[in-house]
Amino acid sequence: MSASYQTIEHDVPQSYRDQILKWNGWGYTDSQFAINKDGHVTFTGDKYDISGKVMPHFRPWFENYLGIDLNYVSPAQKLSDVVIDAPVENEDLIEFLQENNISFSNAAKIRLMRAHGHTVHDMVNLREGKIPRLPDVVVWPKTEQEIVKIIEGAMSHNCAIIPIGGGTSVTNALDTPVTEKRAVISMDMALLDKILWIDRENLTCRAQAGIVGQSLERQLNKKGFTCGHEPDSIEFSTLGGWVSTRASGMKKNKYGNIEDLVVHINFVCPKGIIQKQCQVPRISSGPDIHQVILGSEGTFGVVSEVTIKIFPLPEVKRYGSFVFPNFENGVNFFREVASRRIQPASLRLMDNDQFVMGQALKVASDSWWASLKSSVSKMYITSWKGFKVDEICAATCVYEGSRDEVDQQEDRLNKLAEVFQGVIGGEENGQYGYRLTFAIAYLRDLGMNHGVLGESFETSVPWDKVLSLCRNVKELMRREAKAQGVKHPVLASCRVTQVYDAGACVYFYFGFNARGLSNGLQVYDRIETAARDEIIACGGSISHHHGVGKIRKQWMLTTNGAVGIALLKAIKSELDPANIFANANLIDIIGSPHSKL
Ligand SMILES: Cc1cc2nc3c(=O)[nH]c(=O)nc-3n(C[C@H](O)[C@H](O)[C@H](O)COP(=O)(O)OP(=O)(O)OC[C@H]3O[C@@H](n4cnc5c(N)ncnc54)[C@H](O)[C@@H]3O)c2cc1C
Repeated sequence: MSASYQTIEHDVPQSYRDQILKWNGWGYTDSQFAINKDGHVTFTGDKYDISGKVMPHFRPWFENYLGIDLNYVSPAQKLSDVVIDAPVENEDLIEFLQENNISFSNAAKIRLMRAHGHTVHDMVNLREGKIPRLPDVVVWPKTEQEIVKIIEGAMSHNCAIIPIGGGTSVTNALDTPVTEKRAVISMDMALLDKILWIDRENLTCRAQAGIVGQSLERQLNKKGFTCGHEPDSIEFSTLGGWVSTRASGMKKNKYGNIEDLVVHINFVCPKGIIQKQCQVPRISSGPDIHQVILGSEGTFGVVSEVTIKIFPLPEVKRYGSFVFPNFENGVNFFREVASRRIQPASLRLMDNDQFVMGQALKVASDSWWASLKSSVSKMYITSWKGFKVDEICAATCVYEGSRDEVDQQEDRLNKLAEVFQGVIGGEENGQYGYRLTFAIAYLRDLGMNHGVLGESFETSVPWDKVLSLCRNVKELMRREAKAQGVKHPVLASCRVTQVYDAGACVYFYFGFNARGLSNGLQVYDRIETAARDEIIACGGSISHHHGVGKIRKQWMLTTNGAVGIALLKAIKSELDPANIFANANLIDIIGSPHSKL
C-alpha cells in the first residue's frame, strides 16, 4: 500500500478489525472457500463447522449452475498495490485531538479498513483499487464524554463524522460521500465494548454501543443469559449498529427484533444527549423518541449506550427441518404457522435453488453410514413421496425453551407440516442449514475470484403477496440479466426468513457470471434496481432490516411520502443543524452538495 503523506497518530488501539479481518472481503483472514489440490472446494481455517472439510459436490454445481470455469481467475489487486490519497488536511482538528488525548490515526490502512461496508460495490471497489473517498482520520472514543468532545471538536473545526460499529453495513451507509469537502472523521466505536451492568431482577443489561454481537452473547451466556438477537452478521456487527439500522435476528420470533429488545438508549448528537429519565418496559409520553434513533443510520448522532432485555438461557435448544414438495406448500405452511402463532425461535424456508445449493455445499461424509442415510432419504423423498427434484424446497427451524415447550412446539409443527405434504428432514439437516448461514457469507468472495458478482437483498411483504412477489422478482432478475447482456444462467433464488402475523421477510440471492462484460457492476446495479422496483410494485417494502443507506434512498419518498420526508428533515436540522453527521444516508439534506431535492 502506498500513501504519499505523513501518518499522524496518537494512542492507537490494537483493534481486531485491523488484525484478524480481511481488508477486501468478508470475515476472518484465515477463513475462506478455496480450491484444494484435488480441484475440490474446501473451507480454510478452524472457526466454522465446515472448516477443513471438502465439499465435493460444490464445484460441479457452481460451474454448471452459473456457467463458471473455476480455472479462470479474476484476481483482486494486492494490498501492496493500493494507492491511498492524502487525507483532507485539518491541522486544528489534529491539534484538538492531541490536546484532548483522544486516540486517533490517519494511517492509510486504518482509514481504508473503515471506508466501506460489504455491498458488492464496496467489494468491487476494493478489489479494483477504486475507493472513491476515504475518511480522513479515525478516532476511537473511550467514553461517552469523549464522544461529546469529538462532536464539539467537529463542530468547532468544520469536520464531518461517520460512526462505524462492525462495518457490516450492506447499504453503502459507511461510504464517505465523494462530494464532502470537509475533513471526515470515522468514529470507530471499538473501545466502547463493555457490558456496564446486568440486572437479574428486571432481566435487562446495559452495554456500550461498540460491543460486538458475539462478545455480548458470550459474556451473557457465561452468566446464564442470552440477548436472543442473532443476525447472520453477529460475529462482527455491534449493538450500536443494530440499533442504528433497525436490525433483525434469526430468532426474532421468540425474542423480537432490535426495536422490541431495546429498553433505553443514550444518543449523543450535536444538540446534546438524548436519554429518557427512566428505564421502564413501556411509556406513554407522546411519540417514542427511541423510534427516531432506531434506524437513524448515523445521520443524527451516535448511539453510545443501550439497555436491552435479556432472557435466561433456554433449557433446550433443538434444530429441525422439513422438506416440502414445492415452495408454495412451504409458504402456505409458514402462513399457517404464523396465523396459529406457533412459530419456533427461528423458521426459514429455502426455495428449490437454495435447497440445491445447500445440498451442493454438503461436506464429504466421513462415514459410509452418513452417506447411506442421505441416499436412502433422497430415494424416500423422490421415489416414494413423488417430490420433484427441481421443485423440492426445505425449511429449517430452531426451537428454544423448556423441554416441555420445545417438545410441544416440535410436535405441533411436525403435525402441521404433514397437512402441507411436508416431510420431516431431521435435526441434523436443520442444524447444518442453520449453521451454514455463517459460512455462506464467505461464498461471494469465492465467486468474485472467478468473475461472479452477487448480493443478497431483502424485503417485507404481506402474506397474500409473498408467492407472487417471489415469483415475479426472480423472473424479473433472469429476464433483466438477459436484457443486460449476461450470457450465462443466473442465480435468482429466495428464502422466507422471518414470519409475522401480517406478512413475512423475504431474502433474494442474486448472482451472475460477469466474465466478458466490460461493465459488470453497472449491469448488477441495473438488475438490482429493477428488482427493487418490482418488489415495490408487488407490494413489498424498501427493506425489512438492512436499511436504506445510500443505495435505497431513491425509494424513500415513495415509502414515506413527502410529509414523512419533511419530518425526517426537520428532525435532522433540529438535532444536527450543521450536518456534522454527513454520511448522506436515508435522505438528502437541502443545501448539502449531494442534495437532489
Ligand atoms: C453477511 C452479512 C449478514 C447480515 N445479516 C444480517 C441480519 O441477519 N440481520 C440484520 O439486521 N442485518 C444483517 N446484516 C446487515 C448488518 O450486519 C446490519 O445492518 C448491522 O446491524 C450493522 O451493524 P454494524 O455494527 O456492523 O454497523 P456498521 O456497518 O458499522 O454501520 C451501519 C450504519 O450504522 C451506523 N452506526 C454504527 N454504529 C453506530 C453508533 N454506535 N451510533 C450511530 N450510528 C452508528 C453507521 O454510521 C452506518 O450508517 C448482514 C450483513 C452481512 C454482511
